[in-house]
Amino acid sequence: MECDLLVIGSGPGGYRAAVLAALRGLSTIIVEKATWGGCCLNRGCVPKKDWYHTARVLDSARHFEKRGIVGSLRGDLAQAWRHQREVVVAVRDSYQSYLKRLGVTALTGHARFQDQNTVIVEPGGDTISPRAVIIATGSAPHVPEGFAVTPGRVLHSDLLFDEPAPEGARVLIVGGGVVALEFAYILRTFGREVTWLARQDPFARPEFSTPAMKLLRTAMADVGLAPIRAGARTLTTTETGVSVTTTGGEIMTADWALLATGRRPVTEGLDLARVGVRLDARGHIVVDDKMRAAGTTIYAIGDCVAGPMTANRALYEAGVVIDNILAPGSRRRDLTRVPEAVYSAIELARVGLTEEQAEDEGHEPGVGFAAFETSPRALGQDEPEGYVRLIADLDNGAFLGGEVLGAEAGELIHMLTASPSLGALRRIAGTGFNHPSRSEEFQNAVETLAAKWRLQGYVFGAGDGAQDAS
Ligand SMILES: Cc1cc2nc3c(=O)[nH]c(=O)nc-3n(C[C@H](O)[C@H](O)[C@H](O)COP(=O)(O)OP(=O)(O)OC[C@H]3O[C@@H](n4cnc5c(N)ncnc54)[C@H](O)[C@@H]3O)c2cc1C
Ligand SMILES: NC(=O)c1ccc[n+]([C@@H]2O[C@H](COP(=O)([O-])OP(=O)(O)OC[C@H]3O[C@@H](n4cnc5c(N)ncnc54)[C@H](O)[C@@H]3O)[C@@H](O)[C@H]2O)c1
Repeated sequence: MECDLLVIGSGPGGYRAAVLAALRGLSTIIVEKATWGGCCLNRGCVPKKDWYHTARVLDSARHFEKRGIVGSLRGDLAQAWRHQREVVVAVRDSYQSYLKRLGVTALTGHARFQDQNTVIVEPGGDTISPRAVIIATGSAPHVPEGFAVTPGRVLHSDLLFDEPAPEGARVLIVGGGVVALEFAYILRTFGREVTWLARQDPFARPEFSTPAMKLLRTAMADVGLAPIRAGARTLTTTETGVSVTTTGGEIMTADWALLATGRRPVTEGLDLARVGVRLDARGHIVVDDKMRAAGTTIYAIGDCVAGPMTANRALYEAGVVIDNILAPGSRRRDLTRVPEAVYSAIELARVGLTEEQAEDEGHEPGVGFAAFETSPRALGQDEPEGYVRLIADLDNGAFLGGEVLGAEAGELIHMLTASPSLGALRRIAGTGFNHPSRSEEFQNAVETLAAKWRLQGYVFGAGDGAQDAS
C-alpha cells in the first residue's frame, strides 16, 4: 500500500494528524493496535471529564439548602462508570465515521518499521510505503518497581476505566501528580474515604502560580482532602484489601488502591533503531523543534515525546507536523501556545509563560487580576472562588501568559489561546461580552492590568504604543 502519510497510533495526536492531513489533501493511513481513540478517549480526558461533571453536580449539593433545593444527592460510582462508557462509545463512533468520511484508511494492528520507507502492520502483514510517517504511540501507566497491579485491589488509572471501580469505601491513592489530584476529588465526592499518599507536595506545581496552589489546597481541604506527605514503600494485597508501608514506616490499610504514579512513553516493538529514531534516557523519542525524529520524513508527537503528557499538547503538535510535512521546516513547536487544565476541587487552567519564565526570557512582566467573587454570574452559581490572572509585557503591552481558576476554567482559557499575540489584550478590551458571564472577568482583568501598569495606550488604542499592540 502506498500513501502520502502513515500515522501510527489513534490517540488525540494521531487522530488529529490524520484528520488534518486528509483535510489538506494527503492520502492517509492510520494504524491502531488496541482501542481506537487511545488513552484520552478511552482511559483519560474524555471519561475522566464525564466523571468530573458528575462529581461537580454532587458537590453542588453543598449549596442546596440556601438555594431552596430540598433533598440530598448520593453518588453511584458503578452507574457513573456505565455513563462514561456510553459517552466514550458514542465519541469513538463519531471519530471513526469522520475518518471514513474523510477517506482515511484505518488499519488495526501493530505497526513496526522495516526500513525508512516501509512499515509492516502485524499480524496481517500489510506492507505500507508511506512518503512520511508520524509516530503517535502515546504512553502507558508506570508501575514502580516492587509494586504489582491486581484487578479489583491495586489499580492504575487504565484499569479504573476498563472495569467498574471496586465497591470498597476505603481507597488509598498513591501519587502527587495530576491523576492523584483529580481522582482524589472525584472519588471523595462519590463518597469514598480517601487516604492520599504523595511523595512530593501536589500543591507545588511550578506551572501554576502560588495563589492558584493556595486556592487549590483550600478547595481540597473543604471537601476533606489533605495528602499525607510520604511515599509508598511497599503495597501488598491482603484477603480483605490492601496494606501499604509508607516511607516513614507507617502501615495503612484500605479496601483498594489507585496507583497514580506516572506514565511512560510507549515505543516497544516499533524497531525504531532500524530507521535511526533515538530515545532519551527516559524512553521518549528525541525530536527536533519541527518534531522530526529521523531524516525529513519520520516525525513523532504526543506522549511518546518528552513534554507535558496532555492531549492538548498532542493535538497541537499534530498541527505543527502536518504543516511541516506540507512545507518542510516551516513551523517550530512553541509549547507556550498549548493550554493546560486540571480538574479537581477547583478547576485550573493556564497558557503561555509564567512570570518567572517571562523574566528568564528577558521580558518585564506585570500582572492584572480579576476575581470571580464579585462576578454576578459566579455569585449566582454559588461558585465565586477563583480568578482570571493575566501577565503582560510592560515594555510593549503584549500578552505573555494567563491563568484562570474556578468553574469552567478549562473552557474560559480559550479567551487567551485564540489570539496569544501582541494585540490580545486590546482585543479582549474591545470585545463585546454577554452579561452576566464569567468571561467578562477577562475584560476586568485587562482593565485592572492597564490601570495598574499604565498600559492604557496599548490596551485601549490611544496614546503611546497604540500602533505596536494592534
Ligand atoms: C486519567 C487521565 C486523565 C487525563 N486527562 C487529561 C485531560 O483532562 N486533558 C489533557 O489534555 N490530557 C489528559 N490526559 C492525558 C492524555 O490522555 C494523553 O496526554 C493523550 O492521550 C496522549 O495522546 P497521544 O496521541 O500521544 O497518545 P495515546 O492517547 O496514548 O494514544 C496512542 C495510541 O497508539 C497506539 N499504539 C502504540 N503503539 C502502536 C503500534 N506500534 N502500532 C499501532 N498502534 C500503536 C496505542 O494503542 C494508543 O491507542 C489524561 C490522562 C490520564 C491517564
Ligand atoms: N488534566 C490533565 O491534563 C491530565 C490529567 C491526568 C493526567 N495527565 C497526565 O498524565 C500523566 C500521568 O499523570 P500522573 O499523575 O500519574 O503522573 P505524574 O508523573 O504527574 O505524577 C506521578 C506521581 O507519583 C509519585 N510517586 C511515584 N512513586 C511513588 C511512590 N512509591 N509513593 C508515592 N508517590 C509516588 C511521584 O512522586 C509523582 O508525584 C502526567 O504527565 C499528566 O500530566 C494530565
